[in-house]
Amino acid sequence: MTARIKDGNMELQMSVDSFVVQPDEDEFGHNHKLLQKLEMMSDLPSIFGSTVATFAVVYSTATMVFVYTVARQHFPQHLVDGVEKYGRKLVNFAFPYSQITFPEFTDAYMRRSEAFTAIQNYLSEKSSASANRLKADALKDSRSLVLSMDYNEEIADEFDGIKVWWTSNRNIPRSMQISLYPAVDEKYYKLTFHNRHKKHIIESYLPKVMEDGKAIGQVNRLRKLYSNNPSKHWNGFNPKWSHVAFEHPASFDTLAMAAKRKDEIINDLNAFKEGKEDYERIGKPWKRGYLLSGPPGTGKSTMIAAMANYLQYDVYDLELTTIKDNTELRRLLIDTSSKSILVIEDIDCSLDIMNERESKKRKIKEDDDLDPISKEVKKETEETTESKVTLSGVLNCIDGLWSSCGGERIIVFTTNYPEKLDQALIRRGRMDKYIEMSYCCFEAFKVLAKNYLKIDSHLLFAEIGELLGKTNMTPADVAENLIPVFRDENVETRMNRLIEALKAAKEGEGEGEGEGASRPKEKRKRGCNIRINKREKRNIR
Ligand SMILES: Nc1ncnc2c1ncn2[C@@H]1O[C@H](COP(=O)(O)OP(=O)(O)OP(=O)(O)O)[C@@H](O)[C@H]1O
Ligand SMILES: [Mg+2]
Repeated sequence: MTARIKDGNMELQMSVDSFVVQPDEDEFGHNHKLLQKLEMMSDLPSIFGSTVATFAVVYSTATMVFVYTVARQHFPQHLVDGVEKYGRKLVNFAFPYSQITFPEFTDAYMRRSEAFTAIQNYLSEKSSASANRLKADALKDSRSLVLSMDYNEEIADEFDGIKVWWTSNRNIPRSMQISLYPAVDEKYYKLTFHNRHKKHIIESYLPKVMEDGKAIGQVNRLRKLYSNNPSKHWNGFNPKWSHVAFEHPASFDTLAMAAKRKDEIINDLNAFKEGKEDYERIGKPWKRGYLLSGPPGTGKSTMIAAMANYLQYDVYDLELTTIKDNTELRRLLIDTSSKSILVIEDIDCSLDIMNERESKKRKIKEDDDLDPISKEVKKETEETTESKVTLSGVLNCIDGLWSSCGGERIIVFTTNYPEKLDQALIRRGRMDKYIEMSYCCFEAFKVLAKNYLKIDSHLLFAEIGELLGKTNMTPADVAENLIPVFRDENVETRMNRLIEALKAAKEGEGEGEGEGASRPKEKRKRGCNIRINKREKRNIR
């Protein structure tokens, strides 16, 4: 049998290599090694190019075909059928094993079989323990190695008390062919098991191998950070998205935030990741929307990276300003894969979609004040320079097409000005969770102290805690003060630098009540003290 994945399901096809043979010793007292020896013999022509072996195989096959054809012509049909039936029974009795082959490529275009990759991942964990000869491949950062079984190696596996055997082998191209694609060895895996367990192996064991293999692949794969290319460059060679390896080191352990809030977000992500059945049952697309708000430097982008690392998802960073219209937006979103986070940073600045209704009203009023010629010139300029992606376009895409093309997707909007966002964007069901990133509190500082100073407590902590309670400093600013100015700068010096900075910020904030304070002015400009009002919060949660 040959296996391939079709529409996400495994499809088994009977082919010439389907046979039932006598493998060596197992729970039935058979010796499945014999099977491999037979296989090795059938591989002899490819391995040694032996004409004798080739001739023997061709001759015996031709003889059998000839005898069978003659018999069919000269003997009554029921007799031939009977002989065939009992012949098969005899073979089954003597060789009660089945095999399934999983070739590396699915078709002539050399597309790699999903089943093959999943099995490779599944076996990679088992090979290192049980196979004697292993192959090593570099993974991700080239520092870690993935081990897999070498050709003609065998691994035994057990499932619900049933023993199965996996072997790895390859077909060496036998003839010179003129092809666009270079001739390569086709690797394959072969699974051998007793006929008695065929149903259980096909219905339970193989789906489990696929699932486990895919999960291992998901963890091992090199994750990607995608960014959208300007549409004028899209063609067969330049895709809509270009990508680099996503190697952001952020994690929830290093994210400076109160532990309770962090746990709440982690639990939310867990519920989403494991909620496939729930979403299906409810009939809701398997996606979740997060709105991250907070002043610059409070860790919104860091949070997204931590989420992606936690879930092992790819990240699509969507730059709305380079998209011409809603059609382009739709094409871009359709081209994203599942198990991904779609990020639209600074949604308030990306487009004039903050409050579409408000801006429409404002625009009409502005246009009314213009004379007809200026109105026409303004319209033309807007048409040629402005992106025509609209809030409704974004919302339609999120709710419609994008939701229906594959599940396990997260969308994250970030903003410094949550109160300016259109209600349609933050309504319940669209943005499922609102996360407000705030200034550095003492608990968040302790995480930063652990990250940067490698300490859990210190005499100076009390003073820092007190100052943090009285002033607004972002985690980015706190971190900046904790970074050593020169190699091996001691911990006290760095903490004292932070204390000075906090005192200066506090004084600055005090003066900010009056005229001439630089920091509060800057903060106002950058959107500090923004708090989403209670009604909006209720809408989002
Ligand atoms: N909560 C945090 N935990 C850990 N590090 C943080 C946190 N907030 C900020 N930082 C540090 O400050 C830097 C800037 O933070 P980040 O880019 O995540 O802020 P932001 O909220 O996305 O800012 P902006 O609104 O300007 O995009 C990060 O590289 C990180 O080192
Ligand atoms: Mg950011």
